[in-house]
Parts: sequence; C-alpha cells; structure tokens
Amino acid sequence: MTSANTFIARLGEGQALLGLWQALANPYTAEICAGAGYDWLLFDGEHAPNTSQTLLAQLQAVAPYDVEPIARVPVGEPVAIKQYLDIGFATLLVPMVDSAAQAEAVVAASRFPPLGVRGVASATSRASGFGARADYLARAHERVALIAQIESRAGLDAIDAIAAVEGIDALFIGPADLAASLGHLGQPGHPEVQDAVAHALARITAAGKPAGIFALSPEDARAKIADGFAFVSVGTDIGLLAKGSTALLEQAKG
Ligand SMILES: O=C(O)C(=O)C[C@H](O)[C@@H](O)CO
Repeated sequence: MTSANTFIARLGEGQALLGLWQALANPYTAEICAGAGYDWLLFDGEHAPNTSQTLLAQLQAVAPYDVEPIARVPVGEPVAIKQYLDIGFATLLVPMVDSAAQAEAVVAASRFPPLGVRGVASATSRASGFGARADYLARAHERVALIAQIESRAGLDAIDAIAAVEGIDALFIGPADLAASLGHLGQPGHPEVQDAVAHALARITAAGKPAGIFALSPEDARAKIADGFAFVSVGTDIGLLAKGSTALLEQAKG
C-alpha cells in the first residue's frame, strides 16, 4: 500500500515488521533499542510513566535511526492526539477503540479543519519543523497514520465497522485487555482469547487493513507472523531488563 506515512508504506512492502515496546520512558534506553534492528518502537503513553517531555526526548533520541516511532496515546481524545502529533509522532496507536463512532472521532481529532478538529499550532510545533514546512497544515493528515487497538468484547463485536472507518490505517490486538474483557484476566493465552485473536485477524484481513498484535513471547511472535499478522511487538524494554538482570545473577551464581 502506498502511503505518505512511512510506517504504513513499510507495511506495504510485505514483510512482517517487528517492534519492541518502550515502557521505561527513558531516551537513553530508547536509543539503545533503536540501534538493535527493530522495525518499529512503541512509546507507551497509556501505561508507562510518560509525559510529553519524556516522549519528546525519546523521539529525538531515536530520530537518527532507521526505526519507526509509534506512540500509544493514553486515551483517544483530541487533547492527547493533538499533543502527540505536535511533538512529531506521525503514527499513533489508540487504545480501547470499541466502536466505529469512536474511531471516527479519533480520525477527526488527528485532522485540521475542515477535515477534523485538531488544534492548529504549526508555528510552534516540532511536527511542522517549527513552521518551516510550508505545506504542513495542508498535508499533515496524509502523513499521519492511526492504529485502532482492539482489546475488548465490544471492540471485537464492532471490528468490521471499525476497520471500515476511513482514516483508520491499521488495527492492533491487545491480548491482555482482551483477555480481561472476555473473563480471563491475566490469561491472554487462554484458548477462548486466542480464538478471539484469530477471529479478529480474519476480520481485519478481510477488511484489507494490516493487523498487529502484542506477542506473549518470541515463540508467540513467530506463530503470529506465520498466522498473517503484519506487525508484531515481540517484547518490552522492561521485560528485557527484568528477565536479563535476574538471569545474569543466576548465571553468575552458577
Ligand atoms: O492489552 C494488551 O495486551 C496491550 O495493550 C499491551 C499491554 O498494554 C502492554 O503494556 C504490555 O503489558
């Protein structure tokens, strides 16, 4: 698929894109991960202790690297979407999208009038090159990609309508929250949850849009790629540090 958004354009090349979740809210570790060879990094504004300032520092730290930065807004509302776009994120993951109406509101929040309701501050926003990009206001929406996160029974029930919304460029499955919504809190690998994941993949694919997922392990990541997911988060920075530090101590002890 051709797109002015570089992440969506790379998805169109046909290779599954592997990502790493950034929850440490730290530009130093983000830069380390940016050099590791992942296709994309997800900067989590929903669950990680991030602010616009910490997100900006991470975005600047990874800018020199060949990696696509994606930010998850804390909520799919105009204020957060405006702030994340203004500091320079072009690809946003929006959590808890449960209806087409909600998806349409998210799209409107990402676009300047008359296409939408995004507030205008291009003279001071990093996204516009602090005013240097003369065509920013006219073309910003072409470069923005929105990924709707499906992570509830309501989202599953509305997935065809959500996937059909113009301006929603991809959909992403959150197995942890989906499991909770389906009555299997803490069990994202539960057969009922995995059946729902397979159903969601089939519906997203039928809609002609890329599907992404948060994998539960490297083995799960490989399985989800084989199933047809176009972009897969294979792990988290926190998981690497927590598991790696524990494993190293055990190795040292022998
Ligand atoms: O529901 C999910 O699964 C996700 O959205 C991913 C988690 O939120 C991520 O923070 C890892 O726990």
